Amino acid sequence: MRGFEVVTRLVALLPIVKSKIRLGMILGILAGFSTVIGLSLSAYAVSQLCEPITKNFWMYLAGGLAGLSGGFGLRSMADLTTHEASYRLEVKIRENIADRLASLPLGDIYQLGAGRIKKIMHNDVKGLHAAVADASPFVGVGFSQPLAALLVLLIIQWKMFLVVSLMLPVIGLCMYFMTRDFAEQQKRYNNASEAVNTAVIEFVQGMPVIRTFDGDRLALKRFKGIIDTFTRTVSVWLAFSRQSSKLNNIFITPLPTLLLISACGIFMLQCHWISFSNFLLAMMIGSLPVQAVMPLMYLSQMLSEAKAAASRICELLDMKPLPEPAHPQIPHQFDITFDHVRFSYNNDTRKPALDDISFVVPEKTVCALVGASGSGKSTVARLIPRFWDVTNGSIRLGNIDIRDINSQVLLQHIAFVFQEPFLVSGSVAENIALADPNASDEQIKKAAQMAQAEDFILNLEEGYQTPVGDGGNRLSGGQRQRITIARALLSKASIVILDEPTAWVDPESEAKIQMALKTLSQHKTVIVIAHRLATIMDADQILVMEKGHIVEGGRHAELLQKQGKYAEIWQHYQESSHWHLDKGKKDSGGLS
Ligand SMILES: Nc1ncnc2c1ncn2[C@@H]1O[C@H](COP(=O)(O)OP(=O)(O)OP(=O)(O)O)[C@@H](O)[C@H]1O
Repeated sequence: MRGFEVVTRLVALLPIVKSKIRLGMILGILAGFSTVIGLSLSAYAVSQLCEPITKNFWMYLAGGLAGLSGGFGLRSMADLTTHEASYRLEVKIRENIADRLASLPLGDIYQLGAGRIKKIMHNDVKGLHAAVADASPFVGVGFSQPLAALLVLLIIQWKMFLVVSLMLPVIGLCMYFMTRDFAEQQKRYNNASEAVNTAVIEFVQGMPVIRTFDGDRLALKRFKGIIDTFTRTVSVWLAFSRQSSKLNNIFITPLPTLLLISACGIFMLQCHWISFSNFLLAMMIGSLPVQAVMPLMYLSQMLSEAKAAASRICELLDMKPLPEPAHPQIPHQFDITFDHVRFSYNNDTRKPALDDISFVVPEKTVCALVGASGSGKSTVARLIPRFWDVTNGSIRLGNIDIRDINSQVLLQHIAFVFQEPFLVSGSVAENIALADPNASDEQIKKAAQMAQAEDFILNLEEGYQTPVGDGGNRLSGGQRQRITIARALLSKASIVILDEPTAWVDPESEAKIQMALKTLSQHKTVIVIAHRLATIMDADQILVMEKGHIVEGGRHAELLQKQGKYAEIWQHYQESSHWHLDKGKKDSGGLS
């Protein structure tokens, strides 16, 4: 993990925050000194009570009260200053993260995952709050107050200073034992708690699958195993904390110091080595160094958590944005050319996901990508909107290399329909209009008709104004998919990429989606990935992929005639689509 410079780097994002933190620290330190002076003068005021009240008493009392209220006021001001700075910084960091996310390759965002991005944006930014907002009061109580107490004792009564100093090595030793394994224990706890979080999400999300298939309860055992590890880690930490709290209860409380001061102080009083007022003074401020230990421990814990959070934020901010062209060009033609494209994930050139891929998709035609799982179909599709840049070769729109097109402009020309349709919680109309917020009701309706979606939309209780629910959960998979196709039709994009749009839908929806795709191809250049080959039989071009290569290309009939890889896949597809569970054998009928 990087050091504290990651925190200072984030603080430097907003210069005013740096000066406010500095001001907060100064106020915190002054608060510490003011409190000690107030306590010292109060001790003198109290000692005067044993004698007839003189002018001195009122002076000490006024000074004491002024010091104590000054300490309180300064601490409050320090708090206010640093909290305000902290909230400003949180906003600034979130803005920077949002800007960075907007400029990152889509593939990197996709790989980071929503959960991790949310954690950084929300929890880690909040985690920094401790370092910025809460550190300065702790610095006051943890450093300046004990330092001021020791200084006052040294100046006014060095014998009592020596007595209080006897406790310092004991405090040092206790702090050493209490913090010795803390970082390690906390790391173990964090790892175990992260594993539990992931396991809970996996377990809950996969509940239907687990209940259906997990007869041996392996998933449950695995889940319980992770919970057990977490419980063990917590027990070890608790045992560790118990030892620390024993030490804490014995030494890191004011009582032992006060006992020592009173024993030595009474002895010195009897020997007339110190005055009663100085004895009281030592009783009042002598235990402040020991009282500083707990705030210091909290401070160190807050700072180490803030360091870890800042590290994760900086890692995200340091991710390389998608390179933008120095002289961007505007595409006017929308045929897509892959020219000897090679691509490796994570720069792992030993295992390219795509190797020497070349093909052309003429404008307003449909190109289907088929092939076994892992053959590279999605990678081809994702390179077109620049989820990542190719490792070698080039991809062109018309004659323009896509790296020479501004990434925002490129994305305006491409509509992506994913396997998992993405809907926002709003109405059906709002979801279609995501592609063009200025679209009229007529345009939205036309897009829905072309996407074969209007029938079911009009059957919903509020028609186009029906809320789709969280993530579209009030609609079926096929309905959601048709809304995303309507969105693609409404968009001004000239290219539409569909990644298995019929993967999860019923036969009726599949037929409707097929018709929608036909309409789509009359208006746009379409690339479609399909496992259900019936949906792409009419494609202008079918490319067959295998292990990152294109092994065949042509129309459905041509490829069948070749009796090659496509014919083989087609054969498997036909066999599987005629398999009847109730008979347990293949049906001899035609295509379903
Ligand atoms: N984000 C990623 N990081 C690393 N490797 C990846 C990533 N995505 C895919 N791959 C690898 O790249 C290869 C091609 O994967 P791709 O997803 O393009 O195949 P596919 O033909 O679309 O598969 P499927 O039909 O199962 O979706 C595979 O070997 C896969 O393991």
